[in-house]
Amino acid sequence: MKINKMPLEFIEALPILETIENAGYEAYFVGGSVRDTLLSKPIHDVDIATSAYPEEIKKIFNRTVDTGIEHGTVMILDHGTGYETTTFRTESTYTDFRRPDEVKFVRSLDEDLKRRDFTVNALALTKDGEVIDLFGGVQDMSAKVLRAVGRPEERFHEDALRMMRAVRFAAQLDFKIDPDTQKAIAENAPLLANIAVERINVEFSKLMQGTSASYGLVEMIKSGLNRFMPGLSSTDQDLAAYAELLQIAQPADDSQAWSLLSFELGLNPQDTSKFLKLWKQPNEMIQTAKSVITLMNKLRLGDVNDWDLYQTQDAITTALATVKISEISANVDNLSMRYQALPIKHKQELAINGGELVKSLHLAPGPLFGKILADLEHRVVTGGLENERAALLHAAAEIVEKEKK
Ligand SMILES: Nc1ccn([C@@H]2O[C@H](COP(=O)(O)OP(=O)(O)OP(=O)(O)O)[C@@H](O)[C@H]2O)c(=O)n1
Ligand SMILES: [Mg+2]
Repeated sequence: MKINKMPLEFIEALPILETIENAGYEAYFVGGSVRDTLLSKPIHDVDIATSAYPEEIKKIFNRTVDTGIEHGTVMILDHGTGYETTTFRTESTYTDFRRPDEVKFVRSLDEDLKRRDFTVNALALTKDGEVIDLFGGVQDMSAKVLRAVGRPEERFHEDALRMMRAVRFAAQLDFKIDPDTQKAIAENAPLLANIAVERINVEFSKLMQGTSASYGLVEMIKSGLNRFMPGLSSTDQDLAAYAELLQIAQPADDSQAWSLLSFELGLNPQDTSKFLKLWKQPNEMIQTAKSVITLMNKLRLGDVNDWDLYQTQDAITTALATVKISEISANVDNLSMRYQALPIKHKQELAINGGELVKSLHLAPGPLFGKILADLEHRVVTGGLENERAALLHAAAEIVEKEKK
């Protein structure tokens, strides 16, 4: 099979393949970029596989970076782009289910493709656009089947993360998982316990945002993978409810995905924080999710007031987007308009600040300061007071008087 129209990303990288070949070695485009080209999807990183050893690559090209030399990966820098170039390799024994005990470089493309995870990921592309397909990847692609290369259990023993990759790719590509592959995932699910949570996180996040997220999630539950994922070991029912929602719409980013997951698990803001910490989520996302959950839990019980919307602060966009795809039947457009109409969005937008209290009311800084400003903030947001300097100073003076009594 031949590709008639090479994407620009490949055309730009052709000189690299040619240079390696002119030096007497083989070189191919491999991995996700070949798969995505055949699926007419945009490609991100162009990966190259070669028979040249890392030291040989470094002799051929002036500008290289050792990005993963122990795995045989060298990055070739060319016209501002970096190309990960990996020597053909076979991976011998795996005692820890995530890394080969040793990486063996080989000179044969076949050996290299044999140890890749799925047939659609085991395709290689020559500089002339010829597709090398040793395991029926092209056919699986047209049948929309995700199938492990060779014996599935061997692939999953080599790297247990591949089981998560299977449900992730199925969700992203709208593929069905082949029955033998499915069976091997169910049988080997406990191996996921050997995998770092950060790596599982990447796959799970992509799964939740896939066009077929619902299918991927159902497969994940059916095979029992979630039993070996932080905080999800006995949440099948909640996850199934989440999967049902995902049939209709999918989260557009990680914050939405994890906020909605936390909501479906019925977590309060504090438990959301604990849950997301287990998953090593960035602090910023944890703060956002807590605000989202606070608002959603209120909306679940009924309407929210302007103060609730205000308190959501910068998490409001994520919150409203998440509400929209949740089972909460709130009028999101209306909530959004109400938020937009708030007199202020942040404390800093109050027409006076602490300095002003010192200057105009001759107050000494102290605990009363915070109390005054918080009171003014609340009254401005809820519409009881205009955000205007004189009005605020007047109200502040009243509070001071009241405190004196
Ligand atoms: N656990 C893994 C990870 C990767 N690969 C191989 O390495 C290639 C590149 O890996 P990666 O970039 O992680 O995945 P992609 O298939 O490129 O998918 P994505 O579009 O998400 O990058 C894969 O296509 C596959 O051939 C593998 O066999 N086993
Ligand atoms: Mg990739």
